[in-house]
Amino acid sequence: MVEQLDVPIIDFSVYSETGVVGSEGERQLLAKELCQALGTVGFCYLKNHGFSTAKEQSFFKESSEFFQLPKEVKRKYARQSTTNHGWVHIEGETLNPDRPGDLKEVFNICHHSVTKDLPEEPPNFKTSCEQFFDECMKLTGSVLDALSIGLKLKVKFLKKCHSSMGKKNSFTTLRTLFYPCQAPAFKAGQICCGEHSDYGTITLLFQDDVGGLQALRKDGVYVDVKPVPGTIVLNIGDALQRWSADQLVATKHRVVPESQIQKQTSRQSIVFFVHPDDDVMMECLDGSRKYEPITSGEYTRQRFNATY
Ligand SMILES: O=C(O)CCC(=O)C(=O)O
Ligand SMILES: [Fe+2]
Repeated sequence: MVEQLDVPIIDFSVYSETGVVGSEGERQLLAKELCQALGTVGFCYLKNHGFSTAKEQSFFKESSEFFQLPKEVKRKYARQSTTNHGWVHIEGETLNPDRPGDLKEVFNICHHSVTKDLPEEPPNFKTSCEQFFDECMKLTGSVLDALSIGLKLKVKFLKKCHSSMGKKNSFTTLRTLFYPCQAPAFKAGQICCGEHSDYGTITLLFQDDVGGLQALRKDGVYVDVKPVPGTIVLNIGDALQRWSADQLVATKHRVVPESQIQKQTSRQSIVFFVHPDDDVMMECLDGSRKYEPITSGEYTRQRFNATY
């Protein structure tokens, strides 16, 4: 029988903003459910995640205003290849090298402690960005705790390996994306975001109500990961697939334009790519030697060098 990609919705209310609210039994159950989803589909939706709606709305709005600025202004904040931080113009990134450049515009925020590199315009972009980053770190901490339980590690093991999120020695990156409303002039084979899997451990993905995100099902068919109001999409990256010795899977995904074309509108999404601290040695968590140990920093550098 063909395995269907049915992206499960997981109730995350066991973890609250102030810490753990659920009982030990409830945490175990959630951890199991999470690892079951992320070990098969590789994607799930989180509901009752405690993420601030106000901060989410604010960052979507500020991002939209930033992307509307003239190119000459945005160019001042262009991506620096040494850090990955900054603005990337349309077709500036090609996630699937077999296709033309992606029809998207991006702003990467690599370590928000370096606030001098954040745009001064629009006026509230910087603050909104920092607050959103902090909110993402909080939720990430809870997700990592739940995954530690599910993978039968010490409860704080994964969180400790990510203690430098938001600082210089971590590749963890917040990215805001804008997919302009496309004229019919797509190049042959061109899409909004080419097929790829993420590089890090986990990814949090916030999308507006337009749609276009698709994930690869086991039978080779790309299926929609539709916007579900009030939820955040969570998926696994290559580093955690390798580190978990394939217990969790990094599913390929992409963004296609059909929904945007039909609705004649642009699309926005925000992604938080989580990476362990650079010096963390990723030895297979199940004690096997399925993959050679490698530091997170070295692994990520290799992946970036292959992309750019
Ligand atoms: O915009 C989206 O929904 C997905 C973007 C994405 O997969 C990425 O930037 O890695
Ligand atoms: Fe992605």
